[in-house]
Amino acid sequence: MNTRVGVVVPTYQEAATIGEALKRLHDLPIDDLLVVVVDDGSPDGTADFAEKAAADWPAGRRELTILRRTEKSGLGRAYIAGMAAALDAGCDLVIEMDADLSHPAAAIPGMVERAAEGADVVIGSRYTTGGQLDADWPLSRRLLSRAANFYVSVLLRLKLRDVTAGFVAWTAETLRAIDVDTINSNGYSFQVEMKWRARNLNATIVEVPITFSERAAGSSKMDLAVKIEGLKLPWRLLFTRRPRG
Ligand SMILES: Nc1nc2c(ncn2[C@@H]2O[C@H](COP(=O)(O)OP(=O)(O)O[C@H]3O[C@H](CO)[C@@H](O)[C@H](O)[C@@H]3O)[C@@H](O)[C@H]2O)c(=O)[nH]1
Repeated sequence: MNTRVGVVVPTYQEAATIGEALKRLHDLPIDDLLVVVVDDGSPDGTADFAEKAAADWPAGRRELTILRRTEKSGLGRAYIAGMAAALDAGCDLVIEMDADLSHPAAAIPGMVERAAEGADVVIGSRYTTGGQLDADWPLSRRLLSRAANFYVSVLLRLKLRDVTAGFVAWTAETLRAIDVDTINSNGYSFQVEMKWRARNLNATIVEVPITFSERAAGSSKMDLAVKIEGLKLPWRLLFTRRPRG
């Protein structure tokens, strides 16, 4: 079966890397590919750089779309908009990927293959056997990432190595079952809430090893609000009544 693959790339202030990120996606050996860049009005003109790159994308089965939003409303909100666009465009598999070159685009064909073999969710995992972190990733980020993974996986009983991973492939069926519009997380907690919903739906979740690179340029958008939302998340998920998922 031909798989239409959607890759959603949220951007805020990624002018320095978006061109290379799109080039790497363009060069993938995938016939039916839609890339959706979701930019929240980056003052550095990220969306214009993406627009320029779009000129290199032939019309037809390999497409690049840019969603220009006016306000920075968080990584989770950007993904929800981008995933909806990918589903509307008929994608069978939707992949989340950062714009800062920290996620290896070259791992995407392998993730597509695992989904074709039956996985509902494929996590590009830093912490499963064979996964690696760039030696340049700051110690403070390593500790934060490990602590966050431990905290949410214990509280939510998620038997995953990389619960906070942001490089993840989802089948369209799983996204529809999760009903992504009902995800409450605005920021990076989105990653955990999505995996928690998938686990509760008994989705088949697999982790494939990736090498996570330090961002090539620019800076992380992880601020205090993002961290506080992350701390509260497990408690909200455990004690808030939800109709489904
Ligand atoms: N549109 C939009 N994009 C955003 C926003 N905030 C962040 N982004 C984009 O989302 C991607 C990830 O943001 P970073 O700021 O680079 O994330 P990070 O600190 O490197 O965190 C990464 O690792 C975490 C796990 O440790 C992941 O949880 C997270 O999703 C991300 O992959 C980047 O492409 C960034 O431009 C926002 O409010 N709006």
